[in-house]
Amino acid sequence: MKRKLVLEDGTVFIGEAIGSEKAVIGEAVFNTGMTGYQEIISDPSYCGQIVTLTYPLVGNYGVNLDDFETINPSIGGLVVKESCDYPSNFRSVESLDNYLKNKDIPGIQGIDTRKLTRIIRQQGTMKAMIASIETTTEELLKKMKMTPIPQDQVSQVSTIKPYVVPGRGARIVLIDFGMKHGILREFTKRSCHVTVVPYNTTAEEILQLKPDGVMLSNGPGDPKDVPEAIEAIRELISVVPIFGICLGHQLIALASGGDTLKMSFGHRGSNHPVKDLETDRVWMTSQNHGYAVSEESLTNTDLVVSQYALNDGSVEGLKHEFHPVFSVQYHPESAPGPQDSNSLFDRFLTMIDAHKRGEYTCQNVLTSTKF
Ligand SMILES: NC(=O)CC[C@H](N)C(=O)O
Repeated sequence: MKRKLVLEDGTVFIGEAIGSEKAVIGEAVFNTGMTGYQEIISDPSYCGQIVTLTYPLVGNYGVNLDDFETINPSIGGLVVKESCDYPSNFRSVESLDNYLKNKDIPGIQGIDTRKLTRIIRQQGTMKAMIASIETTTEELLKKMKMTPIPQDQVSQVSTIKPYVVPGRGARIVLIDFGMKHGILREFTKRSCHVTVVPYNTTAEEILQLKPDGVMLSNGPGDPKDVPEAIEAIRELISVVPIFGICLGHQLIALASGGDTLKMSFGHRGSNHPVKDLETDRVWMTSQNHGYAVSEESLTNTDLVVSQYALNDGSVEGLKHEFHPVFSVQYHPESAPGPQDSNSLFDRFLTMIDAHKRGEYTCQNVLTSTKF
């Protein structure tokens, strides 16, 4: 069955249908990873977005039971060059097309994803629609114009109730803004006692759980759309050790008086080089973000930039000057992607330990420079 992808600027791509038959409007973004489509499709940070995978063959190792980042994916739609109908892998339980159909996610294949990516890179991310070929482009453009990008994505993907994953180690409260399960896996691997709480849990409710540390997860949308979380983080910063990933990192900046801005086409892929100024090392990182912390906005805050993206010099890591609080814009849980930065979870637990013993001293020894 033929289907089309229409961009806000009027560009039309005709392709073949995959997945669900429903039409969808969302922000068109691209991910350059060569593998990891299952983790990408199930990453809640993509909530409502139409994701193009630049690698030309997708679905060749099928969909397995282990690699989901959440059980109910919230991605808007999927665009690929070629979707493989006959996957081959010992872990595979179904094809990509089947999975998309079961989860009611529409997709399109057989279009020039390289051309699409070039358009997004040149003009920035924009709205797009995947729809039936029967509907006229004029009609779809009108519909797109009238449909705003929702601002409540975090509440759509966060847990509704708190839940506990017991352990004997450090007590972590994990605020779920659309958490990738990889983050939870990293803490359970380290025997932590994790309480996952909804995005709008207050600082007081969090402190009642007597956390040794608070983890701020990744999540979809604009960080400014979750003011209740910014408020809670502001209250927690001087009280308890905090580690933020992606949306969590942006929220720490906003809670500290800094600012965030929308990037032109963002960073989405599995090989983004980041320089860590503390160790003077370059890490390859897994990324998925459309917003970034503004470096200039940090001047009058207690935050310092600890890491930079080497491709465009944007802020990738922050450290608090006085409190045990730090964050990264990328994904150290690396699902999918390289594991160079996985030790950040250990760094957090070491920080928690020192704080517990009353021995935490600020270690902002940034030995290196930006480039
Ligand atoms: N992965 C994330 O947490 C993404 C954060 C935010 N939604 C952004 O796009 O920048």
